Amino acid sequence: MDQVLVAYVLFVAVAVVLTHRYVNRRSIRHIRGPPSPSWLYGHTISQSHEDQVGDYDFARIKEFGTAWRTKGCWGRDVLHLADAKALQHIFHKSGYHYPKPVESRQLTRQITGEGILHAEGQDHARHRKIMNPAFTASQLRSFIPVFRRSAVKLSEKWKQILQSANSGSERTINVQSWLARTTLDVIGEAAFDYDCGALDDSKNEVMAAYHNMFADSLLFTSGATMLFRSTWKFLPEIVLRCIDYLPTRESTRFRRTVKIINRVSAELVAEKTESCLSGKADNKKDIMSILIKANASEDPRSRLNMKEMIAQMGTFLLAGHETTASSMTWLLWELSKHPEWQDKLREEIGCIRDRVTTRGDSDFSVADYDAMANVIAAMKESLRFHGIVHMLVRVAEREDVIPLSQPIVSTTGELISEIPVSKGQYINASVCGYNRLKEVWGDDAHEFNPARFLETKTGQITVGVFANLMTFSGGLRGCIGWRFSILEMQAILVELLENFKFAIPEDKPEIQRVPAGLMVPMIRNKMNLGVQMPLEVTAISGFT
Ligand code: HEM
Repeated sequence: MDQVLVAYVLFVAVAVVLTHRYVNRRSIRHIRGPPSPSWLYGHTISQSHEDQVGDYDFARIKEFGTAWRTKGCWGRDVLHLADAKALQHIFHKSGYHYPKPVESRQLTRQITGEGILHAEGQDHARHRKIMNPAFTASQLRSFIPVFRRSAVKLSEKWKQILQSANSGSERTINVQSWLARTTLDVIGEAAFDYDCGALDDSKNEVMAAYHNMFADSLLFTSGATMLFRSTWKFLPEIVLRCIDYLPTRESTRFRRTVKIINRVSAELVAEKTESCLSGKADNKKDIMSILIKANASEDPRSRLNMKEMIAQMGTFLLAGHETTASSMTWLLWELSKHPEWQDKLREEIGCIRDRVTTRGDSDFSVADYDAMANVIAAMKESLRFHGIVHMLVRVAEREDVIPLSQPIVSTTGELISEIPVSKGQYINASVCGYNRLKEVWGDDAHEFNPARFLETKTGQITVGVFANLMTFSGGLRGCIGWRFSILEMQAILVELLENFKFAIPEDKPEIQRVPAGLMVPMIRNKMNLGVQMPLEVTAISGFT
């Protein structure tokens, strides 16, 4: 297969080079960057095979400042930006003028269909308008019982496992896989009132379809695949659609997953549309029911069609479970390495629990969760430190000038505070780089220190939707589910810290931040085990 790909790639090479010259009319060659190891692949292979996600960006920021240049395939210049003002310009101030490039859109279409993640421009605005009512703060509050139910179920499952555990190694649990099952159950119930049965291990087909999907398909992309992808922008839509059927590793894995997800989603959309239109679902609060109602009240010309509705479901399942699970996994890892913070959080939760008991309630309210300042600070810090979407790729739709808040030195030694770009310029927004900028987060930006979020910060340039991080992106295309995710994490984390202590296992496995679409944890030299975060878990208050 690789030989066919390489032959194909060489065939279009001439076209690529000619177009490349045209595209790079406004050159960014005066921006400094590391020397390219290869004309054909540029830095693409070294970047996608990074040992620890983010290390390249951190080193380049140290050497070149918050904007630097690398090479893509065929000698194409790629502009990397971690600068606050530049990111604000691209994500907040430029409307739809920095769309996702064809390669990203093709991949999202293959994984989720033609839903909101794939849509661009006015089409995206149409999707977003219909989806917004499902993500208001009051709507999300109604999901708290859903979050709590799954959190308590997870807690019970772990207590059962720990009951018969006699040693530290028997108490070691791969928390990532359990959290992924928990968040899948949550999104199933919250998004479509559907029981994924993941925590009950009911061999549900949705769960099986998603299991390890990112690691199976997007881990360590090969050079041939990189070259192949770099040609997609020259292909007509009809040929792009044929790519979905190629027997490559990623296409095969995506097809298998999407086939199952689309079938389940289609059944659910049909069923819910029927009950919504007949008035049977008036009290239903799941995201899908709200979407169907919002869609029905739209002008028929701007409604989402059946295919788009189905794609939206796939999008929620994908964007809404492993993201939150991985983010929580990194947080539990940090709390295991920082027991003093873990104790502080547990103590705070205990105080609020007393308040809840005194007023005669059985469970926490949103106000209780929001009163847990240390818990929130630790969540923010972990989302800063371990942003699981570490890079966002965009392309300039027209000529533009990108401003910088921190001037950089050009190849000629000149200090520059803006970068002119031409139409077609590829841009890698460094989420991990911005999230660790000393100028924004302080001199200890490379350390895990939740205390930074207990102080009031002023004068920051607005960049992201939550805590001014880039983790959930920002602007028109910022994560629509960030509030959902934060509330869900609060509910699950509080339940877990009330019931368990977390520690690094005695054999101290070396955890790697691996690039597999999302930044996932794996054990060094044991990647065959898939995504792993083994932590020693001890039940606090005996077994029920
Ligand atoms: C910690 C958890 C999460 C993280 C870090 C995260 C991160 C992101 C990021 C970075 C984007 C922008 C992607 C891009 O522009 O290429 C995004 C978009 C999106 N996210 Fe999330 N997400 C999380 C949880 C969720 C949840 C729980 C949901 C749904 C319930 C969700 C639904 C979406 C959707 C639908 C979009 C597309 C928005 C648009 O294009 O307008 N996400 N997310």
